Amino acid sequence: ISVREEDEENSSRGRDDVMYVERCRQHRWRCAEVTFTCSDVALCQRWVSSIREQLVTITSRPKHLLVYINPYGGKRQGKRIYEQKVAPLFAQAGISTDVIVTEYANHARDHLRTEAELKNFDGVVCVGGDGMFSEIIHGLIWRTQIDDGVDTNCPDETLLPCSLRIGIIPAGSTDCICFATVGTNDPVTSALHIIVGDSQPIDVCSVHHNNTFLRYSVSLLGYGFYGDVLTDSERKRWMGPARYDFSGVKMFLTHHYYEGTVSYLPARGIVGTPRDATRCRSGLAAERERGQICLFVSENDSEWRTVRGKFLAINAASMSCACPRSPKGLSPAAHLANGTTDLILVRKCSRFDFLRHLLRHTSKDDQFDLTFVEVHRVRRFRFTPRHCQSDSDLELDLQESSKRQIFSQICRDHPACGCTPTYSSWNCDGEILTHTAIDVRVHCQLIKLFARGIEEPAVFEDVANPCAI
Ligand SMILES: CCCCCCCCCCCCC/C=C/[C@@H](O)[C@H](COP(=O)(O)O)NC(C)=O
Ligand SMILES: Nc1ncnc2c1ncn2[C@@H]1O[C@H](COP(=O)(O)OP(=O)(O)O)[C@@H](O)[C@H]1O
Ligand SMILES: [Ca+2]
Repeated sequence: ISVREEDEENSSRGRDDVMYVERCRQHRWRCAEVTFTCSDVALCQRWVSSIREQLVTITSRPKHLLVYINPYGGKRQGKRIYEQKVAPLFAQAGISTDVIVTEYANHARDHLRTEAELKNFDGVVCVGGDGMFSEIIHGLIWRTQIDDGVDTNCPDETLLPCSLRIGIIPAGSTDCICFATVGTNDPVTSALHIIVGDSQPIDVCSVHHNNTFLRYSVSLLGYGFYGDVLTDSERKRWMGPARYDFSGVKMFLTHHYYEGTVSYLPARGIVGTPRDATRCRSGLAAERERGQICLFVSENDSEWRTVRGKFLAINAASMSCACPRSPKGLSPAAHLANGTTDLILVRKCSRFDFLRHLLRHTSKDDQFDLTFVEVHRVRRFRFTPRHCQSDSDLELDLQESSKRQIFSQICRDHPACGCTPTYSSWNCDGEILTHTAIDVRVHCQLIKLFARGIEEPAVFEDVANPCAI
């Protein structure tokens, strides 16, 4: 991390402290220190300057960072976490920072979009939860495309990757994006990954409705159960992170299902399947795998597949979505940067069966090994909810969905027609989407994080002296 020369008063001995990263249990990193002393002061100074010279040559390390703090997310501790745990480490590593504490929702997004002098920085740091991270990527992606004249309303446009890396200091409620890319939700570990200049590319889904851009997503796009949990929990923000448990139990008991049509383009190439036992892990194998992806040939309409039915949940997991509540995640074998998302369809079933599925998010059992659950690795998908129209009208495709929106509005206004249109909402990385009919496309490795993916336990579990935490 850094080296510091210590003055030993009244002593002819030289002394310097070297700060370094020590791996601890459960993917946590800590800053450790070792002191070198030497009777030859000049030699000691040479050690210091030599270590400094070596540190300077590591060009992947950031020197200037733009930091956004959400003081409102999670337990409202974002500012304290940054000031007490992260800022001192950045200072020690010689990193300069511009810090912005947001004053309202979308402050960070709009600042990145229009004001920030991005050329002055080597990276952006996000202190907050998944919602705050979402603001950062929306600002950065938008800025990158606008600088290049890309039409973001067109779902088929190839988006330009963002050059600035993003670091996440977890200070939200679920912090799934941090957990699934670092392996733990710990501010110090995240700060150290930033300091050593790690880099992890991440796929980003674009979400459109009728050729209009809605949002980007990197973790979960969930309709039905997770959409309803989010909508219900936003009204209970005063509870803090516990609101998700409360709404989770409530929505489980409510047991709403939703009718609709899902169509998808299956992934091709060397991308594995959602049910293989592989995990997205950092290291050589992962590097090799990264080289082989994103080589998909152009889409062929005949490959689209369609599934129609009644669903308790439709989840697209672009990464594992692991978090402390679900340490393996919604799709344990999902990859961070292979240009695909894992589409999980949970059909209408009994409460008991749905509970079995949900509980498998928290256990070792295969959550997809149930008759009412199917999972597909896809590069694109669409969803259209069923509205109160005759069955033949259900064949409508996306182009006609605006017409259907009008029909559904009529039905909502006139419940006497006998139908009970039930819509859920999409949970898009923890933010609620306003449209139900959506067109989702995965953009391979559009952004980069200051992270390295999850390391294999073998790398550090045999460390002789795991630090006490
Ligand atoms: C009735 C028993 C239920 C047990 C199910 C346990 C599974 C929990 C799986 C959590 C899913 C994680 C997906 C992450 C989503 C986040 O982006 C989002 C927002 O995170 P944020 O609050 O902004 O950090 N959080 C939620 C709960 O929707
Ligand atoms: N200063 C602020 N005041 C109010 N809301 C904010 C502020 N800054 C960001 N937000 C919004 O707060 C919401 C929740 O933030 P997030 O970081 O996701 O925390 P949590 O994990 O608790 O949901 C996001 O929608 C984000 O856009
Ligand atoms: Ca949130």
